[in-house]
Amino acid sequence: MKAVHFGAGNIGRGFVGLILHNAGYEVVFADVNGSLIDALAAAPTYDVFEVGLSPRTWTVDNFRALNSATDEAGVVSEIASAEIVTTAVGPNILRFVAPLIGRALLARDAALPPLQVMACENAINATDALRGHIETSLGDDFAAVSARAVFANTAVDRIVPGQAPDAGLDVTVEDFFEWAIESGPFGDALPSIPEAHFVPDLAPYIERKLFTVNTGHAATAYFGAAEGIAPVAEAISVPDIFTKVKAVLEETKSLLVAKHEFDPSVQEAYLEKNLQRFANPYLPDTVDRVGRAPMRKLSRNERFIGPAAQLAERGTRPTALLVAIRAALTFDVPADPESVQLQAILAASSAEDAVTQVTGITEGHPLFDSLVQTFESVIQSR
Ligand SMILES: NC(=O)c1ccc[n+]([C@@H]2O[C@H](COP(=O)([O-])OP(=O)(O)OC[C@H]3O[C@@H](n4cnc5c(N)ncnc54)[C@H](O)[C@@H]3O)[C@@H](O)[C@H]2O)c1
Ligand SMILES: O=P(O)(O)OC[C@@H](O)[C@@H](O)[C@H](O)[C@H](O)CO
Repeated sequence: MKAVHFGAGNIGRGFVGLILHNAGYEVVFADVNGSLIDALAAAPTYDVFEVGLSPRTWTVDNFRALNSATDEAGVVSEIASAEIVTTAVGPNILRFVAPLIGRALLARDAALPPLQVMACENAINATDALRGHIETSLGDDFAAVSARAVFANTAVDRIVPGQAPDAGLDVTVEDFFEWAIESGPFGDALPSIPEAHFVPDLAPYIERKLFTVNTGHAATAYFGAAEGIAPVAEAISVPDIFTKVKAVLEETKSLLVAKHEFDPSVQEAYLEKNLQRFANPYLPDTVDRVGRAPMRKLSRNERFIGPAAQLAERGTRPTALLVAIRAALTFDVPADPESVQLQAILAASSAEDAVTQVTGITEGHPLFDSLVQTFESVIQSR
C-alpha cells in the first residue's frame, strides 16, 4: 500500500506520515523544500518524540521523498499508482498541489480502485476545496476521470510546534492526537488506517475542533503576544489570559452545544482538556507559530469570525470572542506576511472597510456593528 503525502513539514512528518506508516503504508513525501526533501530522501528513518504525561518515541521508516517543484512528473506518476493521497501544506497552498493530483487522475489506470484523497488542513471542508481546485485545473477533462478518486473531508488534531534548528528530520509532538475522517465517500471500501476514526457526518467534528482547539489556541497566542510572551505554555499560565481564553471557549461551547447537540458536560470536559494541552510544559510551541497568518484566522468561516457570526445570527452578541478578535488585530510580527498585511489594512482603512476586507462580514450582518466597534478601538489606539 502506498500513500503520497504533500507537505513534509511539522504535521506531515509528525502526524499524517506517522499514522500512515503505522497503518502499513509506504509514504512518499512530496514537498517544494529542496533541502528537506534531500534530507528525507537520504535518511532511512526519522523519529517522532511524543512529549507530555505519556511520552514515547516512534521510528518511521519505509518512506521516500520527491521534490514536487523540480520533479512534477515523478510525483504525478507516484500518485497515479497510490492508494491514498493526503496533504498538510496549508489551506492556501491546496490550489498549487491540485494540478498534480489532476494529472495523476488522467494517468491513472481506470481499473484501479479509486484514489482516496484527504486534505489534512485546519479548515472546514478542505478536501472539497482541493477537489474544486482539481476540477478547475482539469476543466472539461474532470468529468471523465472523477470516478478514479474519492474525496473525503477530515479533521486532524495534534499540536506539532516548529522544530529546533538542530532537530534534523526528527519531530517533537504532543502525546495526543485525533484524526476524524468522513466515511460516506468511501462506501464499503474504507481506507485501512486503524488510528483514524470514520464518521458519517464530519461537520460536528471539524467545527468542534476548529472552534475549540484552534479558537482557544489562537486566542492564547494573541493574548500572549499582546503581553510580550513568546511560549504558548507560558501565555496560558497567566491567570488573566487563562480567564479570557476560557471565556472564549465557553462562548464557542454554547454555539456547539446548541448547533450540534453535544452534551454540555462532554463539551466542557473537551474544552478543559484543550486548556491543559495548551499548557503542556514539554511542548516548545510559540505564539508566533500559533498566531501565524492572522488574515486567514480572521477570515469569514475561520476560528473567530465563524463562531462569532453564527452566535450573532442566533441572536447572541459574543463578547469574549470580540475581546480575542481585538487581540488578534494587534498581532504585529514583521516576519509574518499576513500580519504585515493586516497592520497595513488597519493603518489605511476606515473601521467599516477594514472589517469587510479582513473578516468578509458586511453591513447588515448582526455581527457587523460589534466588529466595527472592535476594529475602531484598535485603529484609534495605533
Ligand atoms: N502543526 C500543527 O500543530 C498542525 C496540526 C493540525 C493541522 N495542521 C495543519 O497542517 C497544515 C501544515 O501545517 P504545518 O504546521 O505542518 O506547517 P509546516 O510549515 O511545518 O509544513 C508545511 C509544508 O508544506 C510544504 N509546502 C509548501 N508549499 C508546498 C507545495 N506547493 N507543495 C508541496 N509542499 C508544499 C512546506 O515546504 C512545508 O514543508 C496546515 O494547514 C495546518 O493548519 C497543523
Ligand atoms: O495551523 P494553524 O495556523 O491553522 O493553527 C495554528 C495551531 O493552532 C494549530 O497548528 C494547532 O497546533 C493544531 O491545529 C492542533 O491540532
